[in-house]
Amino acid sequence: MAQKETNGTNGEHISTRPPPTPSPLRFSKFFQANLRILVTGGAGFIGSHLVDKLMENEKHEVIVADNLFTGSKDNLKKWIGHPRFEFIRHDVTQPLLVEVDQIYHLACPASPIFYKHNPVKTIKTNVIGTLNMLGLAKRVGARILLTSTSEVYGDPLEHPQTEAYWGNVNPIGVRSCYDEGKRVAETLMFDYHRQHGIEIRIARIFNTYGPRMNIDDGRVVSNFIAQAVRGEALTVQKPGTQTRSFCYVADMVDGLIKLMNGNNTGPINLGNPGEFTMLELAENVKELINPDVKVIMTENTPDDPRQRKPDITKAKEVLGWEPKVVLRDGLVLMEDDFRERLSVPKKTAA
Ligand SMILES: NC(=O)c1ccc[n+]([C@@H]2O[C@H](COP(=O)([O-])OP(=O)(O)OC[C@H]3O[C@@H](n4cnc5c(N)ncnc54)[C@H](O)[C@@H]3O)[C@@H](O)[C@H]2O)c1
Ligand SMILES: O=c1ccn([C@@H]2O[C@H](COP(=O)(O)OP(=O)(O)O[C@H]3OC[C@@H](O)[C@H](O)[C@H]3O)[C@@H](O)[C@H]2O)c(=O)[nH]1
Repeated sequence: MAQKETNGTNGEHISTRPPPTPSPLRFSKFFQANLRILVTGGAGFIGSHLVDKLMENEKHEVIVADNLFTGSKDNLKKWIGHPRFEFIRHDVTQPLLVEVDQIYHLACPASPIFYKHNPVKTIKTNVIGTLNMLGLAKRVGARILLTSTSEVYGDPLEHPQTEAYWGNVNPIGVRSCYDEGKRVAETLMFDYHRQHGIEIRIARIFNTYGPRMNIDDGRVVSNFIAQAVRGEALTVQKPGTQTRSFCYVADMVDGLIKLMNGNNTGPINLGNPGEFTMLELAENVKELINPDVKVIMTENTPDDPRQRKPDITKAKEVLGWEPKVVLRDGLVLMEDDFRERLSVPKKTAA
């Protein structure tokens, strides 16, 4: 069947091409409905939840490639040794030869403290890593999904952000290795799509939180919850009026799978439009988890976006997706996980 494409509102291609023909080896070794799926960064926070969901389908085989920089095999422990699962310790800045039908390309440190730790490596991961995964997609005819970020909008001058907004990004700042890196990754995705007909999907993920985030991840939700559970002051970075919109990880994983299996290339915003200042977030955490802790103001870092909220009209229309978990419910789910890992049980009423 010939490829049929139309242009979307943001100049993106809406491809109705059928999935690529799997390798002939597939037919001889495995039953036909089997889909081999590669998840790069699958040992990380979102990646491991995605793996859990993909593994629920008994006809999927899942391969994780991860260099374990911010991820951990602990996140995948229930799958290690499973016949449909394989873990490869691999750095995506090096080529990878595997035979797969779909690639979820998540590999990249996501917390600012980690992506700023070795900025040259972060940009290599975004640029060379994405080139390598696109090369793989081209060789085997796989569909590839990139987890891009709301950070491509930089410190946005439009609010809320639609996919049509081109962003306000500092090209030489301390966050550029990540936000400009992801912008180049998106460019590479579209160039491979236009030049080589690769089937691409781009998700622009807004701040996502949930169980299994690293305790010392450095991102705001995990910091506040760890601080509240430990009985430490919640550190709000100045001015505290900056906003973010927080999406629960189970909602995010549903959105990513819908995007992968739908027929729109994206970019598509995936996030929860509920918008909170960091002071409001701290007050919610304090009230729900530990009313005895203080909230203190600390210094911020350069180029911190002042506001961020996704317009998810496109995700609703194109994917029939919208988040279900409200922040206060998600925070409680995350508290349980953090208490278990920090060995701090909930106080019971006397
Ligand atoms: N969580 C969010 O709020 C959020 C928001 C926007 C975009 N994203 C994107 O989603 C993806 C996953 O984010 P996360 O929150 O799960 O972060 P995470 O840090 O928990 O996971 C990233 C994973 O990638 C791995 N990795 C990093 N560099 C690698 C490399 N060179 N080769 C192989 N593996 C490598 C890490 O070890 C880790 O397992 C990232 O691409 C991130 O940019 C996340
Ligand atoms: O302890 C803290 C940590 C952070 N913050 C503030 O909380 C806000 C959010 O900071 P985070 O580090 O959680 O995340 P950011 O929104 O800056 O970046 C994130 O954006 C989307 C993804 O691509 C990445 O996961 C990450 O880069 C910032 O304004 C920051 O100044 C605090 O007030 N206190």
